[in-house]
Amino acid sequence: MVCEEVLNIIRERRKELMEKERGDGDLLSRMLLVTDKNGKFMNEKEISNNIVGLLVASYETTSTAVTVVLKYLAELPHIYTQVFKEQMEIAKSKGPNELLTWEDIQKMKFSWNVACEALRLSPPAQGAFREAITDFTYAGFSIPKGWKTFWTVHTTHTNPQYFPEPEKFDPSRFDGSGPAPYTYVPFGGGPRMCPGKEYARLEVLVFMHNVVRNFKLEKAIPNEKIVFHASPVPMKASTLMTNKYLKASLLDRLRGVTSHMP
Ligand code: HEM
Repeated sequence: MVCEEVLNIIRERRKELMEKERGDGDLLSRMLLVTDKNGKFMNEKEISNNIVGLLVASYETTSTAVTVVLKYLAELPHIYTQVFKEQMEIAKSKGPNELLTWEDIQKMKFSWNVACEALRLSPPAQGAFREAITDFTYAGFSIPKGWKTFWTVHTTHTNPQYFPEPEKFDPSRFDGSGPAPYTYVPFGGGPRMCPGKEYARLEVLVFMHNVVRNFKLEKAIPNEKIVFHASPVPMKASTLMTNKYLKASLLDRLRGVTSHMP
């Protein structure tokens, strides 16, 4: 159904481009107009696969990221207070309806450390496949050239050699230059590293800014377990329904009433 809908959008856009009703300023238009070195265009199916791939890669990962950030903010009031302080300093420097700027985002250092620590302990993506390009031995196992291997995020993030007391929530791990290369990999690493990382950072920080400025957080289900359905999700709620997870838990700062996420 999604693929069918995407194909309809692609056909519509192709028509608009041919009739010059639209510029080539967005990704879909670029995909329709770009050619390979032999001048061949991508067909509809290839474009549709790319768009669906992008939706899958970007949607639930980011929604999980904001869910786990909120979980830790609700569980750790001392962390919430520091994030609140940082975000209020930024908010106070702005006019009533003035939007956040790129410079404001760069000031959100502690908030991003908190998000990074949340992504360390509850990474939205569990890993990815790589093909061995040479024979090698790892931890006593011989891996022949050509084998597919799966690198895992969570075990990498809880290696005590790089993250002392790995279960402790400690945003200061990301101070200065942060963890050693390839020890912290929520967005992967190397040439296939997540291309949406900076966009995701922006989304998470803008979300944190708007939530902590307006609401205090309380968990609706205090001991709710996190289960892994590809991404970590609160057992009785869903990453796609953050409002349910936080039901009755956002205490409106200004009016002092309990509220729901929009
Ligand atoms: C917190 C949010 C996100 C997390 C944790 C995340 C994580 C990841 C990880 C672990 C990979 C595999 C990287 C590797 O193999 O080394 C990946 C790939 C990818 N991500 Fe993300 N991602 C996030 C958000 C996004 C967003 C917002 C977009 C697009 C706007 C996106 C687009 C992609 C794409 C297209 C790939 C495949 C790249 C390739 O194979 O060359 N991701 N992501």
